[in-house]
Amino acid sequence: MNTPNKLSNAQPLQRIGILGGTFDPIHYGHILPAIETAKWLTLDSLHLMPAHIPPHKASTIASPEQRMQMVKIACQHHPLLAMDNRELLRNKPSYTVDTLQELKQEHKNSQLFFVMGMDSLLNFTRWHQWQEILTLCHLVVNIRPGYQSSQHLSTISPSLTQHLVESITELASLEAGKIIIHQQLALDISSTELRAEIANSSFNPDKIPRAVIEYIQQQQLYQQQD
Ligand SMILES: Nc1ncnc2c1ncn2[C@@H]1O[C@H](COP(=O)(O)OP(=O)(O)OP(=O)(O)O)[C@@H](O)[C@H]1O
Ligand SMILES: O=C(O)c1ccc[n+]([C@@H]2O[C@H](COP(=O)([O-])O)[C@@H](O)[C@H]2O)c1
Repeated sequence: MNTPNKLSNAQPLQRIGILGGTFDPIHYGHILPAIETAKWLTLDSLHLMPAHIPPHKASTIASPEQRMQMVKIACQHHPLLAMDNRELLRNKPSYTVDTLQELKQEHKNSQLFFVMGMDSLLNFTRWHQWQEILTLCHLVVNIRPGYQSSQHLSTISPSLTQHLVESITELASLEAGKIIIHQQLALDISSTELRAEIANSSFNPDKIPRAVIEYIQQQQLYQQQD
């Protein structure tokens, strides 16, 4: 396993964020915290990356193409966000370690920040080569309703707590290896709940960008319960 480099001040760094997800469908619980995170960390860009075959999910309702289109539409009016379809182009499970290695090859002089919700952090030590992931990027964890209490923080694996830092200045001098909790707006929105709400017509349109709703309607997605 590699050890993350200490950064020298002389290096002009590209600061790249990645928010991977199933995005079935994408919603404001992804988009608004992503924009806040990009601003907070002064990222140059934040890649929204639909997973082709999410490693820990059995299947998806929308196709990879439909999930990609929804992400593309959602990025349209946000200059910091960009749809990145590299995982969709790999016909195998979307292991984050492979993606980060590829990004590092492409952007040699970069600092990578993998963004996730607190629910993802709680499972992180089950991810493929999770220790290697921490040599490639910092993790930025957004709080989520139901996952923000100290009770949940205390369930984080002890092997992860040693990576936790409290302020972004502690990330600045290291290429990778730290985990920071981003205490920001916590939006109670999830794709699973949205699919159920669309299927039984109890859906609140404020939770998804209008253009994505139009795409869902046009494609007749999520008309039936999963
Ligand atoms: N409301 C939210 N606030 C903060 N992070 C979120 C929120 N919703 C999703 N995320 C994070 O975005 C990433 C991708 O999420 P995903 O596409 O699986 O959506 P989801 O809403 O969590 O779906 P599901 O309901 O199936 O769990 C994950 O790291 C997840 O933790
Ligand atoms: O690499 C892994 O083992 C791994 C395991 C679970 C999730 N991930 C990634 O985490 C992101 C969010 O996943 P999900 O299932 O919550 O949509 C997405 O980019 C997945 O590819 C990655």
